[in-house]
This record gives sequence, C-alpha cells and structure tokens, in this order.
Amino acid sequence: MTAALAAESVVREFGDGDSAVRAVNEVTLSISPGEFVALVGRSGSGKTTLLNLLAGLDRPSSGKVWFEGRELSQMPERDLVGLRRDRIGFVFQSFGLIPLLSAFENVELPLHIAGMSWRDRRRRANEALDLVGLTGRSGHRPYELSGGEQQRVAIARALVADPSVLFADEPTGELDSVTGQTIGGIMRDIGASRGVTVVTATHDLLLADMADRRLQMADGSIASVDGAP
Ligand SMILES: Nc1ncnc2c1ncn2[C@@H]1O[C@H](COP(=O)(O)OP(=O)(O)OP(=O)(O)O)[C@@H](O)[C@H]1O
Repeated sequence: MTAALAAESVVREFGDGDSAVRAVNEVTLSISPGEFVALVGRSGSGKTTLLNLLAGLDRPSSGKVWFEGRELSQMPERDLVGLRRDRIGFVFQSFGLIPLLSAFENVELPLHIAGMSWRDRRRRANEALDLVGLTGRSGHRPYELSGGEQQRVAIARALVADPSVLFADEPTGELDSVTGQTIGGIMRDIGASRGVTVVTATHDLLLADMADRRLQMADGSIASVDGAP
C-alpha cells in the first residue's frame, strides 16, 4: 500500500554559516492512509517545520518527501498549489476564519474559489458543518461563536473539498482542555469515518493521546515513537 506521507533523510536548515539552524535533522518516516499521527516535543524541536515540509508548504534543504507516492521536493510550484488545494486540508491554532463571513460562508469559500456551482457548494458546506456538529450555527459570524465552535468551523472548511490529508498545527492551542478534547475527538472520528489521514503538531498531551501514533521530536529528529504504525 502506498504511504499517505513519507519522508527520507529530510533536513531543513534556516540561515547559513554560524547562524544556521537545523530545524529538521535527518527525519525518515512513513504514515499510512487513514492514520492519525501526532508530532510532539518541546518548543523549537521542529514540529511545525516538519509539518510544513510534509504538507508541501516548505521544501527540504536535502532529503525527500512523498505525498501519496508523489515526490514533492522536485514538484513545480504550480503542481504543489494544486495538490494543496485538492488533497490537503489545514487547521491552525488561531482558526483563521474571515470575521465578516458567516460560518457557512467561511466553509464554502474554498469551493467558491475553485469555481464550484452554488448548488454543490451549498450541499457540501452544509454536509461539512453537519459533520462537525454545527448545523444550527451556520449563519453565525466567528465573533458570535465560542473558540471551540470557531475551530469546528475551521475543521469543516478544511474538509469541505474532501482532502485525503488533514494537517493541524496546534489545533487546540487556544482552547481549554475540555474543548480541546472535543476538537481532538472530532478530528479523530472524522479521520476514521472518512479515511482521512490526520497529522497534528501539538503540545496538548490529551490530544496526542487520541492519536494512533506519537512521534516525539527532539532537536529536529524523531527521538522516539509511541503507538502502533
Ligand atoms: N523561518 C525560520 N527561520 C529561522 N529559524 C527558524 C524558522 N522557522 C523555524 N526556525 C527555527 O527552527 C527550530 C524549530 O522550529 P519549529 O517552529 O519547527 O519548532 P516547534 O517544535 O514547532 O516549536 P513550537 O512548539 O514552539 O511551535 C527553532 O529553533 C526555530 O527557531
């Protein structure tokens, strides 16, 4: 079976000379389709940098990254943009919703940009909002929603184009622990029911505990792995 994501001897350095920082250091990994993986580790250990490399948002200094069997490091930027639009969903700590748009409008925006018809947009946005349990809140703007509800809108937006991989960078970082667990549960359940691979970088041990596998990072490397592949 082709891995959803794979990396071989991936290195990412920032700067050069004396000020060079090796944020990711010789990482090799393989993540199966539908797996839920958490990158954990201290601040500065390289979680976000690795997440960005796996998502094709950044390119390695050396080494290779594969997304569903396609090698990303040599892929032209135009193809990477298409891949990110069609195959990948992103969720961030700060939700990233557009304040003037309702929850529904935030969720259907990526489909609008992709040129989908209004009928299909409406159906898919409503389905995505149902999936995260926000059916009754679709007309609300972000400031009328709690932090947890805003993150649910962000998850619905990330899933509306039916991606195969969801990347979440500190998705519970601005939430209390109970709300964080609800969000973690939604990510896990949606991943399992729709076969979406989920990769999250997190300091939240409760969220990490929900993952199938935890990759513990230290100084840019994977120091240990906990959980079955
Ligand atoms: N664009 C950049 N330019 C220079 N150094 C960078 C850049 N991005 C990250 N770094 C450095 O790379 C290292 C790893 O950073 P990264 O953000 O990946 O860690 P992290 O584990 O996600 O940290 P946190 O948990 O605080 O978000 C850090 O030393 C950081 O300062």
